[in-house]
Amino acid sequence: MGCRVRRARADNPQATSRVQGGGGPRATRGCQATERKGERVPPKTDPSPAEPTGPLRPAEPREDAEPAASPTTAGPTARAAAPAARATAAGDTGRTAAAEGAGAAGIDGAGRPAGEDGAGPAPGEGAGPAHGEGAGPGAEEGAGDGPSPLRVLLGYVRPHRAALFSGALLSLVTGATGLALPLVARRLIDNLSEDRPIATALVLMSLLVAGNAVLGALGGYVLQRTAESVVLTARKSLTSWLLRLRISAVDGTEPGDLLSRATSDTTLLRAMTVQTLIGFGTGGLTLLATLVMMGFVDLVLLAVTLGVIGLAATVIGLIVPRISKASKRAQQSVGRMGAVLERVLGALRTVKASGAERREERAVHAAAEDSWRESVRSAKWSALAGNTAGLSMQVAFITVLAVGGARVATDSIEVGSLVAFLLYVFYLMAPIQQVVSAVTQYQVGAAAISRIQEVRRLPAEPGALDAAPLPEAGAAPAAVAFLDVRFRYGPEQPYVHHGVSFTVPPRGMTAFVGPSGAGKTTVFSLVERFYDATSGRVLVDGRDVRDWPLAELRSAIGYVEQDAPVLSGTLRENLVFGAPDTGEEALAEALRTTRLDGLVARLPEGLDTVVGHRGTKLSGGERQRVAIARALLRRPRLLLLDEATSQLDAVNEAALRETVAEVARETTVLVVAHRLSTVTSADRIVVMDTGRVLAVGTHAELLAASPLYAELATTQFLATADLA
Ligand SMILES: Nc1ncnc2c1ncn2[C@@H]1O[C@H](COP(=O)(O)OP(=O)(O)OP(=O)(O)O)[C@@H](O)[C@H]1O
Repeated sequence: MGCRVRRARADNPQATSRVQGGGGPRATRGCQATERKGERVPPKTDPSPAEPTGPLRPAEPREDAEPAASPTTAGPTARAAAPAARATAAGDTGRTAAAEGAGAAGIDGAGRPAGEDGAGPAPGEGAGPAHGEGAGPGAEEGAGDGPSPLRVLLGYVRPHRAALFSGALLSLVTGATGLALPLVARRLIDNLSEDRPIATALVLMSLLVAGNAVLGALGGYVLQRTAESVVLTARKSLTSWLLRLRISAVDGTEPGDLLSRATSDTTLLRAMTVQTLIGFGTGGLTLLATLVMMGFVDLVLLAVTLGVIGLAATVIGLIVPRISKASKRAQQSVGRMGAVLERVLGALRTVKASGAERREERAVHAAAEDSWRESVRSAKWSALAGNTAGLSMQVAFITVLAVGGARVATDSIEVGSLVAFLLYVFYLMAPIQQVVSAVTQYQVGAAAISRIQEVRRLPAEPGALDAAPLPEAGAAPAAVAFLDVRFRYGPEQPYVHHGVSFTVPPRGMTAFVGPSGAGKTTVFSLVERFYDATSGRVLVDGRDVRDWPLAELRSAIGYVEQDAPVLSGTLRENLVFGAPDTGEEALAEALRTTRLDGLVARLPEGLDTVVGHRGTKLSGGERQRVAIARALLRRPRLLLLDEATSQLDAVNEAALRETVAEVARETTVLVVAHRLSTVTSADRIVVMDTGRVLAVGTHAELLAASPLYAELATTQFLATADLA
């Protein structure tokens, strides 16, 4: 295939770096020579506002908390919490808080996850980021002062409040059955010492024990199920938001990091729901009820117990911030590890071809070791907090035994009362552990929520996710116009369009030519409204693209990107991706016109052949033809082809050129082209350079009127065409 000569320009560092090989695949693909042209006008750094990109902030922490209460003494809350905490401590260590970046919220001002069903942000619910045009400012506001993690959690919990309430109630009833047990035990002992029958007390005790077990198991199941539902709500809500993100927002993120937030971070909500919300509620209530019951038995012993608990609470209060700090660092390290891994796996061939495996391995291992170090530190403080609570109960038990023994000796209380009180001390262990666990787990969950919110603060596109119906067969072709469009990719970026203007009437083929970095692909991005023009207007059918319902605008367009991305899945899934209702006949026709029918016939599974991640099992040219067929199947009113045939051999390219020429008779076709053959047959050619339109005309007109076009035609295009 042909090699294009591309210019490196001193006035456009981005373009220069791309040409020199530092700027991505396009810069180097098929290119062997660069040409410096110093007289171009430097882009102005105009301070007018641009679309905010919602920068991500450093990754937030994760924390692991030990399961709190012993299953024998705890209610369903603690039992439900145990697996949740285990998941946190074990499985969740795999959460890749990839990139260190992040930044965003979600959840509306009241902490609601947008969309009651959790399936996504409901329009009008005001899910944090402003929609559409105003998404940027909305995203910037409150970037650091969104609703508290607790409010956000309550928002996710709201749709499941009935189930959660039932679980909590079961948990409380279980606790109550446990609390009644010492009283029955006291009666049993008293009856024994006074030679009264004990059968009733024994039956009652058995019923209480059995009831405790059954209700405990049921409550545990209900709570665990509810916690999973909370995770589901958060996941649906977050993934819906991810799919709505503006391209400009995604430009500034690490996909691996976003992935980890939607999977691992949301998982942490499970433990948070059970341990923090329910644990604190039921644990706190059970603790209070136990203390009240203890007060009924003996106030002096209660005072002794409270003294010991107060001491332990002070020590734990000093430990908790250390857990939080260590966990934050551990999470950041896991994030670094994820970022490096994603980089490696995303370009494994390049890593191998560059012999960089060892270097990358060292980077991944260093991050993993950092994470290990901090996790161990966090585990140390967590263990200390848990043990402090446990130790305090043992101290309380011994102290109560000593003080209580003395009181029995002085006939201040009965033996039965002492035994009952000691049983209460024993029962106190579970709620205290629950409360301690709730506090530590809150730190973990709060970090996860803050990472989820960071994503939800990124600007999203307006409207619903549903696609609009595709144009009917024979629908009128679209007209396109740019009116003095200025555009830059971000406030810190240089302008890439400096007042671009051109008009494309319905039907026919319009080719965009110009040196690398001239802004040709950007034209297509603005038509698709992946970005909004900073100033000026982009019109489709005479209507500003910002006034179009986005889904309707895009349904009118077929777009073949420069890289012709193919998604993992089967060939058929890829072909009908943009038009899922495509019939077999239309599919066969598209295969024929894009000359894919031969490939399908060769493949053992035909259209149902799996093409691999990013279509790695297809050749570059096959991928391009799949992308073209996919666009054609949408019956677009406007077809955008961005160097769509650059990887095709001469025979396929000629065939596709004929197909496109045929399509252009009924549809408006815009094509970014580098082959002279494509350009000469175009109805009009727009010559661009450094973000400006230099000339518009036919090949013959431009050869005479545009020095740049003449230069391109006699060097790059001719060279390309000759080689092709
Ligand atoms: N997402 C982005 N963020 C920031 N800058 C970008 C982004 N995409 C493109 N650019 C920059 O915008 C300028 C125009 O890019 P564009 O892709 O439109 O050029 P092009 O004319 O299509 O080039 P080529 O022929 O090499 O594909 C380039 O300098 C490029 O580096």
